[in-house]
Amino acid sequence: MRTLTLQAPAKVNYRLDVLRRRPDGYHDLRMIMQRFDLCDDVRIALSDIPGIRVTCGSEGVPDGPENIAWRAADALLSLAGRETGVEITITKRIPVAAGLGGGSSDCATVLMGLNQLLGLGLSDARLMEIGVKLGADVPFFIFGKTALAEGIGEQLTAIEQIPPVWLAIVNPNVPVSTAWVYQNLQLTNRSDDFKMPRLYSSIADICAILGNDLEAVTVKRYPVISEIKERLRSLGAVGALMSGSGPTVFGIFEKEEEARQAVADLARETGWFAVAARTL
Ligand SMILES: C[C@](O)(CO)[C@H](O)COP(=O)(O)OP(=O)(O)OC[C@H]1O[C@@H](n2ccc(N)nc2=O)[C@H](O)[C@@H]1O
Ligand SMILES: Nc1ncnc2c1ncn2[C@@H]1O[C@H](COP(=O)(O)OP(=O)(O)OP(=O)(O)O)[C@@H](O)[C@H]1O
Repeated sequence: MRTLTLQAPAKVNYRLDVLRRRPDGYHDLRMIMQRFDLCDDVRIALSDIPGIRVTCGSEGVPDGPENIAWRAADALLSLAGRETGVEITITKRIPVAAGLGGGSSDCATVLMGLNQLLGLGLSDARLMEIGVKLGADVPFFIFGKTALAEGIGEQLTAIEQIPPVWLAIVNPNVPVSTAWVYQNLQLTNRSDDFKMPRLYSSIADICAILGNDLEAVTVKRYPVISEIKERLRSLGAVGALMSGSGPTVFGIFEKEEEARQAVADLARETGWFAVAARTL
């Protein structure tokens, strides 16, 4: 049995502008997306027994065809016209329905891993085309670099220069539905021609662009998000923002010790999920 075990990282959105609602119900966006080293483990094994089996065993994550990793395997096998058996085992570390792209990253990892295991030779561009049909964040995880993401998130431009930072990742243990957040968004007029910077020389340059149009929607329902931001700042974060559709908040720290101390203090005092992480 041929197997591959890969790490599927999480992401934060340093910036998320919603430009307009599209006729298909999706939204055109302008985002700066950054991966960091909190990862799920994804084990993919080829088997002689036909069918796709996904085992996760994590609360709130389905095991069968509802799992986005199952749909990734199904899409690739159908395209390749193969009936090989595939066993996928996911060890979740990324909080679920959290705004950190965990499911999308698992999905991207299965597309890339199966492409390799089956020797299909599909390009990243082709995998991204398949991926965007499964989830708008999936192409970013195949792209594999800090990116300016436009369209619904699938038009990606590499940000070649950006300093690594320490993050404190804090989740108040409430799941938030991405669809619900977009549905409840009051659109404001955002200029199309604003050019997001492509070069970031310092942490101050990153902090200068922090912003998320979805934050107000999720904060209204979960005011605890504002409390987390305030606490992170008082613990030394130079910037703090909700990621994606939330409710996870990330704080940006200049020093590793400060990030680790902040998460230790918050976890002890609140019972929230809190980890220190390094951007990739
Ligand atoms: C919030 C973000 O995570 C930011 O990176 C993404 O925009 C969401 O990406 P995702 O979870 O991969 O999104 P999908 O699974 O494709 O869609 C979930 C829900 O969000 C809405 N959605 C998503 C992306 C987008 N550009 N516009 C949308 O309106 C869709 O209508 C859908 O109801
Ligand atoms: N492999 C998976 N990992 C996590 N959630 C999954 C997975 N497969 C399906 N799901 C379902 O997807 C939903 C949320 O997925 P996910 O955790 O990726 O959301 P998210 O962190 O808000 O992502 P995003 O930032 O892309 O919106 C949950 O309802 C969950 O049951």
